[in-house]
Amino acid sequence: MGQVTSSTSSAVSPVPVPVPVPAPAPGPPPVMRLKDDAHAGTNARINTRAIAGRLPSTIRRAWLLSWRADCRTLLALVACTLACAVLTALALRSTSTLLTALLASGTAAHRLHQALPSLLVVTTTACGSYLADASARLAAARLAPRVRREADLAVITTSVDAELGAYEDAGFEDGRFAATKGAEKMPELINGAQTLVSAAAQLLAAVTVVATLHAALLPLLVLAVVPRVWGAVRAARLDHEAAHRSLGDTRLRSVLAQYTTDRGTAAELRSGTMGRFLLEQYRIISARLEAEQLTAARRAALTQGSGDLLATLALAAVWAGILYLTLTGSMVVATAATTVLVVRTVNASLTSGVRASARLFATSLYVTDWATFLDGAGEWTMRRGTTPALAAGPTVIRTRELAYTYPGQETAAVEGANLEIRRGEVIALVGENGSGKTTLARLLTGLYLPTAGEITWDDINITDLDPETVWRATAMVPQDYTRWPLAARENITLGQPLPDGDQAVHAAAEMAGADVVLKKLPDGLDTSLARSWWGGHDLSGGQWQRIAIARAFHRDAPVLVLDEPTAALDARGEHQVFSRLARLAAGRTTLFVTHRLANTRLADRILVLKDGRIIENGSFVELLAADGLFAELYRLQEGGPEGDPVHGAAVPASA
Ligand SMILES: Nc1ncnc2c1ncn2[C@@H]1O[C@H](COP(=O)(O)OP(=O)(O)OP(=O)(O)O)[C@@H](O)[C@H]1O
Repeated sequence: MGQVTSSTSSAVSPVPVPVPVPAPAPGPPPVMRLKDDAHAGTNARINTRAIAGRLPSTIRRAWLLSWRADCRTLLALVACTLACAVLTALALRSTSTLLTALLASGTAAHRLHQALPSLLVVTTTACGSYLADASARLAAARLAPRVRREADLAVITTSVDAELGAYEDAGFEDGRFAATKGAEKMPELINGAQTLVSAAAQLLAAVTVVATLHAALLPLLVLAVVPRVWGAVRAARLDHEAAHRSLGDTRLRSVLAQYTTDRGTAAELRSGTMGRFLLEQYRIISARLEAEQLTAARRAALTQGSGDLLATLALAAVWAGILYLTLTGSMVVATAATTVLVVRTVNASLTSGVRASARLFATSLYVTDWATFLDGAGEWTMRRGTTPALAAGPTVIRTRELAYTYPGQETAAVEGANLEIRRGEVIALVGENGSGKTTLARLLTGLYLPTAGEITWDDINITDLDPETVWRATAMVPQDYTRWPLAARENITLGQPLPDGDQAVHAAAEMAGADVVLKKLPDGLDTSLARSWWGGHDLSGGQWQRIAIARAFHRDAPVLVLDEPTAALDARGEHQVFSRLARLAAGRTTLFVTHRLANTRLADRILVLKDGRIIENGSFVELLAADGLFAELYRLQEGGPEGDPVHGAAVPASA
């Protein structure tokens, strides 16, 4: 508004009057929230029984993963854990014998003599169990990062193997985010499982000892376990549910933090004075997350507290039972002392076991997310044919009633496309923003699979072709090309050098007008273009685009797709690319998307899209003569009659 007022006043006075920038409107800032989080919704509704039902399969999966990661260490871990448990049980039993011998009647020397063998066993088994425990922990420490690596790789591989369309599905992205968190928790699963197995074995041993001392105490001990397990498991579930409910916000917050601090957004953030708005959003989302966490923590503490209280009451009943049995003469003092010791051991291993199982349960919930993603992503896994596409590229690409609707959308991005593109043809795709050009280009090269209709490459349905061979036959400059944090050479070869080596790289760079860019690099092709890292070198937008075009030219593929390849290039660069493209197109199938309609002169055919439909199809001359949308857009751009309100002849004199 300030600028408008300023320019109005400059029409009266040649000196522009500075106008103060208005302060932001008062009132609460708009609050960002994801419309729906399908992943959180479905998972948060899973109840304890369902999760418990899934637990064995999750554990089995983790076992298989560990086996794949390092089977020898896994076996060592299991052996050491079991050895530790058995040795502890032996130590406990010997302690019981030791105490009975010490508290028996007779002379001190006699009692000591009687206790000596047990003392030896207790010492040896205790030392052995410590040794086994240390070895088990060492094995777990060795195994955990390897399992994490395998779990991460499983998520990455599943993502890479998924259809590109999966990335347009919000559920897939949420699932992947949760799975990545699950993979992070894998080491905890290994450590938790080790602690649990060890505690469970110790518990079993102690319980067996109690049972031999006095069977009546056993049910009371079991009663002490149940509420504690219930409380811990329920608390873990409440915590996980809260984490799931907040999954959308957690993602939103991390994306926001990234956008607020990223180098790529830093300039716009400052010039657009967006910092305060984004920070405020960060605070609002954080407050929502913290409130959710606090509520969950309160509920979890209450549940766990109730469980612990009930467990303590049951334990008090055990002590009362021992007292009662001793006072009524049903238990001798020596046995009572041993029972006290064993019950304390039971309680200690119980506490550690319950804690471990609650942790394991909580971890397994996250690991379940990991497993759920791997299972669910299966529907997105590429299941295409194995017929190889011709290395020389298709002679003809045909489409029949081709349509594509993005996941979750109601209207099709491309609809009813019937086309025939022959090798050697140069096709220009034009149309207004959002008309479906990029989507069509991605469909024709098999990046997206049609949601209706079909595409054939030489009469073979594209879904029956081996996708790898289709993409090897395709060179593409996407609209949003990637600035790979690699050396200049790899940014052009994409890690796939040609037999000619650097000669081919320089030739492609020359064709794309990127040779001038390479000449300025301090270490030539070896220069790192990872600007955000030490020693990296950055390029301008147009220079990067030249590198991206050089990539496609270097690939030397029979199908060439350029999506707005010269949007960032200067006039000379643009002219250079299009004039060389004409030469390069011979014997290939070339598709290019452009908004600069003058460039379409070089195309054999121009396809004009509107709302996903091809509404015009013809040569430059034919489309101008047809006087349809193309002709209208062309005139607007070239400033011809009725096109240009500033210079156009068709603008009425009164305007
Ligand atoms: N990931 C997506 N999810 C949902 N809809 C999408 C997605 N990508 C594109 N669309 C929609 O599909 C339609 C076609 O998009 P497309 O990118 O193919 O258009 P375009 O002609 O290439 O546009 P532009 O000239 O702006 O690059 C648009 O309405 C767009 O909003």
